[in-house]
Amino acid sequence: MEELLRSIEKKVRPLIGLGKVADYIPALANIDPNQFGIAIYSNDGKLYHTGQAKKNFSIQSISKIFSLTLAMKHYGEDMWERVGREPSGNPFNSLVQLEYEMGIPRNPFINAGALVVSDMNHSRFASPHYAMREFIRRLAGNSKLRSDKVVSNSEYEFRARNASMAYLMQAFGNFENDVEAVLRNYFDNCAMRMNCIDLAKAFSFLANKGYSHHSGEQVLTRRETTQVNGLLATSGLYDEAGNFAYRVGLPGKSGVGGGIIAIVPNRFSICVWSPELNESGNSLAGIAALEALSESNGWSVFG
Ligand SMILES: NC(=O)CC[C@H](N)C(=O)O
Repeated sequence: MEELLRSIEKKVRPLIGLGKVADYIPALANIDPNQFGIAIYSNDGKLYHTGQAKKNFSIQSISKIFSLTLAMKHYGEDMWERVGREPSGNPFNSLVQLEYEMGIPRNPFINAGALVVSDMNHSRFASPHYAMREFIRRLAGNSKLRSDKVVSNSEYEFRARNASMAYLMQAFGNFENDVEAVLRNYFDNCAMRMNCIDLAKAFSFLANKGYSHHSGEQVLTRRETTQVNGLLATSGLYDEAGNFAYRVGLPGKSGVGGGIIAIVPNRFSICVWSPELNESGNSLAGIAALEALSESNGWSVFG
């Protein structure tokens, strides 16, 4: 497997230079684009990795899966009254549907949806970011994980678009807590720094019927796990979810830090990272690596 990973790294590294690192905040714009790492964690605890799999990066929207998981554990089916389960076909930070759909975001992975989910967690936990951080540390089996304050403060400074969504949802009665406080927690979660190995381990429960073996925890039920994977497959890559299904064929979730996680149900959890993004805000070399990996192993869930 590691030989395959090395050959995939060699194949996709030349793509670096064709994309663009996230530049909406200075703290992310300064990253060295010439980086690539990948890690695969099997359900029987084997770890395979290559490249810069041990280098920490900003997990950004990958954090939305942790938030959704926590909210599902606490709210169950009730949460779907406040957020939908349909792909949006729009960029992750789009506002257009939100007004004519009465403040109900299309799904939990676009920013508006993740903000509603963060609002739910805010109502449940006294210190929502710390609850999240502890949850992530447990799932990754790494007690040192933390959020990057420079990144989250910078996100807060440039929050106009995310703040607009949250206030619009508040105007529709779909927001319970102080918008500014929820934004702070949302940005702290997005600014968590993790590496490919941490993330592959943290999401192993999604490949393993909801059970995380290294933390010894049934994180979600088997049914909830299939539901999260279904949502990842349909909305995890925003307006590129169809292309990702076509090219890779796995439930996945990207972040503007250049990370993408993907799940081979009942077998493996994967994380790939390379900071340059395509027009939809997804890692360019990352998608190419996952495509090659899925194709070589016949891992597409579509047969
Ligand atoms: N797609 C992403 O990773 C976006 C996350 C980013 N923190 C934002 O809210 O804009």
